Amino acid sequence: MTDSITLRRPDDWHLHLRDGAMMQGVLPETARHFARAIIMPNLVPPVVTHADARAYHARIMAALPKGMSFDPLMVLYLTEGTDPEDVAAAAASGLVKAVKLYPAGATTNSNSGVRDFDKVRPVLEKMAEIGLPLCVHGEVTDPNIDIFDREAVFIDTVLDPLRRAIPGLRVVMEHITTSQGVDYARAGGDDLAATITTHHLIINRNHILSGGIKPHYYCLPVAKRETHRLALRAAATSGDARFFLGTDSAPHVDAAKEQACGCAGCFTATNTMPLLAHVFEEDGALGQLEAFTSRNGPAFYRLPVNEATMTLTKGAPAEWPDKILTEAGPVTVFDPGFPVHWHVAD
Ligand SMILES: NC(=O)N[C@@H](CC(=O)O)C(=O)O
Ligand SMILES: [Zn+2]
Ligand SMILES: [Zn+2]
Repeated sequence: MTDSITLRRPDDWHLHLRDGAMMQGVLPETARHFARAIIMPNLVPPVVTHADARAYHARIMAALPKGMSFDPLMVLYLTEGTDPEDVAAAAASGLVKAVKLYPAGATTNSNSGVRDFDKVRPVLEKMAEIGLPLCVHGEVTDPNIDIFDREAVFIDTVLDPLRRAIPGLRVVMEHITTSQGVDYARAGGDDLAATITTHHLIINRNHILSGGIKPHYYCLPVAKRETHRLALRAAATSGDARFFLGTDSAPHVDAAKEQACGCAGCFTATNTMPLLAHVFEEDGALGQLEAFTSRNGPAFYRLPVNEATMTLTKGAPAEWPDKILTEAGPVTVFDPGFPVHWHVAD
């Protein structure tokens, strides 16, 4: 029985750090384990321009506790007013590693997102030219489409036509939750990849809705039925270079989650690595964990693998705080609902 595994230090290719007091509280949770993270730009107001990204990067570095190292990889929020030249300059400077597409209304703070794809065509063409990845929240926003079908419908009606219209555009399908997402990513070339979250490898929709409603399991895209979770597990543990970790750790204070109209987002920054070791071991795939957390992401983003390593060991039941107490309020840490025995060694 394997009870220790050493990997290159992991990165998180989809993370919400927020801003201000919330960021101050949650940043150490990520920086403790992850060398780098793709920082989602859905602040209010969003991170739209090169200058916005520079300012946000400075705020993140200022919030980082002394003695911790962390490299935030900045992302611009695509709006219908985004200037292709500003995007190109932000990429050329090395600060910005991707642009994020939120269909307007699809998720938290997506109101500044895209309604008319013709308006963003010049930006997307520029990105294809310079090889800058587009990270996509892949759900349609049509209220007539069932929420459990919104990812699959997005792939057919938006993503596939978009990729055909802009050949060479490099795309990351963010937080895929369906077998259709897995199949589509697998069918792509080296210009297509997909991130998978920790929680979507662990919960299906029953966990949210059966035996009482669990607001801390509610996120977008919403977890689907068990067959989809199993497809995600197979993809993540396969070693296939197109799949890599994006936790989508998305902190909301408890008061915003535990109410009549609760926010979407699971907070997994604290315990992702122990949870993933558990999941990969369960599937007999511990040997593929490093590909998923530490190798496939840098390869797609054309960045070097981290030099440092992380060791995970198996032992007594792992413990982590139920909540992270930020100055903005308490944030509940994702509870997998089963004991975990993997620990990140100091
Ligand atoms: N995933 C979520 O449920 N929420 C994210 C937004 C997102 O990634 O879609 C958030 O910003 O809270
Ligand atoms: Zn999203
Ligand atoms: Zn997200």
